[in-house]
Amino acid sequence: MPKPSKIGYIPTYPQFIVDFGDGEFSSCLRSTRAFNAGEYLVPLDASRLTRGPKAYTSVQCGPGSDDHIELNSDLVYINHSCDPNIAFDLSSPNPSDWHIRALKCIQSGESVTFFYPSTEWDMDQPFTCDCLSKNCLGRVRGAKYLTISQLVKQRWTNPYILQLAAQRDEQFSQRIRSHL
Ligand SMILES: C[S@@+](CC[C@H](N)C(=O)[O-])C[C@H]1O[C@@H](n2cnc3c(N)ncnc32)[C@H](O)[C@@H]1O
Repeated sequence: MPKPSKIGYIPTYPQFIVDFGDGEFSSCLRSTRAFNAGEYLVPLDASRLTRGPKAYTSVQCGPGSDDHIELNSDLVYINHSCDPNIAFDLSSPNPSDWHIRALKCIQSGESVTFFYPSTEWDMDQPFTCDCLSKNCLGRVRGAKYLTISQLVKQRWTNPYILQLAAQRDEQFSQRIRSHL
């Protein structure tokens, strides 16, 4: 399913609305109600999800190169922030437990954002972040290009991403040791 478009738009979920921008990639998803920190916003309705190749619209759901899903809903309009207000929690081995959770209080009308490297190892379409947060990364390319300390500083990073970062660092250490 392509991204929902402005023409004939019908929201997928009552708790969100797409704010369509004029330019390419300038849209965002806004909350239509307030949420408390820790509250579940929406389950990732496993019946909507489809497996597919890595794309700027896909979300990584595991450590493998084939572990990418399309959301097939308004959720595709969720932008990245280096100081995000939601988490995509795909940590359960059971996809029906995957969900979106508030990381802090969210006001009605606020744009919902997650930290893309919390799900993405090596992104299909890197970009320069415009979140303007104090700790903005600048270029967003995926967790592969971040240190473990940058990842654990976030309120949420999926365990398969931390596992990939740990493996990367271990391989690097082994290479160094082999030269000693
Ligand atoms: C899945 S789309 C998110 C929705 C997108 N804004 C749109 O209008 O289609 C991901 C793309 O949105 C843009 N994007 C998301 N978060 C951004 C951010 N913090 N700064 C700049 N561009 C961002 C990038 O072009 C990125 O590849």
